[in-house]
Amino acid sequence: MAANARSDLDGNPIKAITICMIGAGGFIGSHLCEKLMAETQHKVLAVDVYSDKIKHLLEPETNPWSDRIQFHRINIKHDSRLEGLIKIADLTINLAAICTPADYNTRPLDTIYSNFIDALPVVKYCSENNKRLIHFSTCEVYGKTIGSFLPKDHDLRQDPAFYVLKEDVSPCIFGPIEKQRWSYACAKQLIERLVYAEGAENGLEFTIVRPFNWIGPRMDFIPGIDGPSEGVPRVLACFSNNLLRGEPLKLVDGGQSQRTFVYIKDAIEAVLLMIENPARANGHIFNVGNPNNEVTVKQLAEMMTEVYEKVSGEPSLEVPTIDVSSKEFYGEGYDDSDKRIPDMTIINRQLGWNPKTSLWDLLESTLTYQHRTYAEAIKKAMAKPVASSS
Ligand SMILES: NC(=O)c1ccc[n+]([C@@H]2O[C@H](COP(=O)([O-])OP(=O)(O)OC[C@H]3O[C@@H](n4cnc5c(N)ncnc54)[C@H](O)[C@@H]3O)[C@@H](O)[C@H]2O)c1
Ligand SMILES: O=c1ccn([C@@H]2O[C@H](COP(=O)(O)OP(=O)(O)O[C@H]3OC[C@](O)(CO)[C@H]3O)[C@@H](O)[C@H]2O)c(=O)[nH]1
Repeated sequence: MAANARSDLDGNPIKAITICMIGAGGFIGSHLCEKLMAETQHKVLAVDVYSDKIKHLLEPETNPWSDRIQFHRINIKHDSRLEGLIKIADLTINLAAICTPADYNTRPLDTIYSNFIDALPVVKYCSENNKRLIHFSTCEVYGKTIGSFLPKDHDLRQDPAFYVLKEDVSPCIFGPIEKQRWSYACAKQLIERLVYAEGAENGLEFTIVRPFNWIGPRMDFIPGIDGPSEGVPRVLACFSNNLLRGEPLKLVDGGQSQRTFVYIKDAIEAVLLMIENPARANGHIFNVGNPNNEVTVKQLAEMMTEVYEKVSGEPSLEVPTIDVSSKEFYGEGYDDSDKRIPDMTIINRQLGWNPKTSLWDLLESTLTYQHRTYAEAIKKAMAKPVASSS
């Protein structure tokens, strides 16, 4: 395929650019790098402290794109090479962050530094050097819904105005300071405001992305296999880990919170549209999610159990879930978003993007990957005798 003959949404030919991607070695970064290498002619300067999730893209012998991707092992907290990379790129995409909820209340300082302080130089270098920035924020900036403050049986709870989250209308409702869960959302909100202000006062060309629970292969880690045994990843990896080990899935506070999940491959299509249509994406904040894939966390656990039984051929447990309190699971200071449905008007109008994959289908392909990647390693780890203390 002549990749350089591709056109943007207005029919103009797309020129190949150089992208400085910070956090390229993470879950979203790895999928975005894959897409850019396989389907475009753009170059990527991939910045991260880890490269495991993109090592398959960095092997020069096997990949036709080896001259289009370079890995830079850089911690953006303290590395003077960052400004140089931003200067030689046309566009910077900042994905770097601590973004696992188990850290927000237990490591609030690291969380605030990572999501606000460490992002400051990136915004500054882009603004000073007139470089375009796509900054990754989060759906968590909305916090809780207005409806969550109404009595449980109140009619207005059914009114979308009380729960659908709109970029240019909805307020950001966080819990009290002692609920340190909100340290992440608050840091993300402040960096959004800073990026927006750089746009308003200094003409920074920016796009802000608010992902709504993107999930798929390579998300986070499986504790004790490719991450710390005591680590707590996001829900997809927590439940995958439970299924792989044949243990019940833990429902925090009964699993009553609601989420909408979008397949990573659908969401990456939206990011590519932003990259290649700057005139339509600049100055905008975009919700990127799938409003049709809403479930409670309990329903997610039930669906994952059913899908895993199908893809692994292993029967599910008689009691597949157990309830745990949030204090026991996450510790003091945890709190939760009750419900997250993205309004899609702006992304639809600007980029014509719509998610395609149903929750069942995305879980089927993701759990097939989890089983193929981890089942053997888990079996070996579980067969090892536990070291005795005597
Ligand atoms: N996955 C989602 O559904 C989701 C939802 C909301 C927001 N986001 C946002 O999207 C972004 C990417 O999320 P993800 O799911 O890919 O997370 P991830 O943890 O897989 O990726 C983040 C990457 O940033 C790197 N990083 C962190 N600090 C760094 C530093 N100081 N220097 C260099 N690299 C550093 C990490 O090593 C990691 O590879 C984050 O900003 C996150 O807040 C993601
Ligand atoms: O074993 C588990 C793990 C989690 N839960 C509950 O599931 C809900 C979702 O949890 P999770 O995916 O870990 O995270 P959140 O959706 O709360 O937050 C993320 O949203 C976007 C992002 O910004 C980045 O990904 C991040 O902050 C939640 O209710 C947990 O309590 C469970 O029951 N059992």
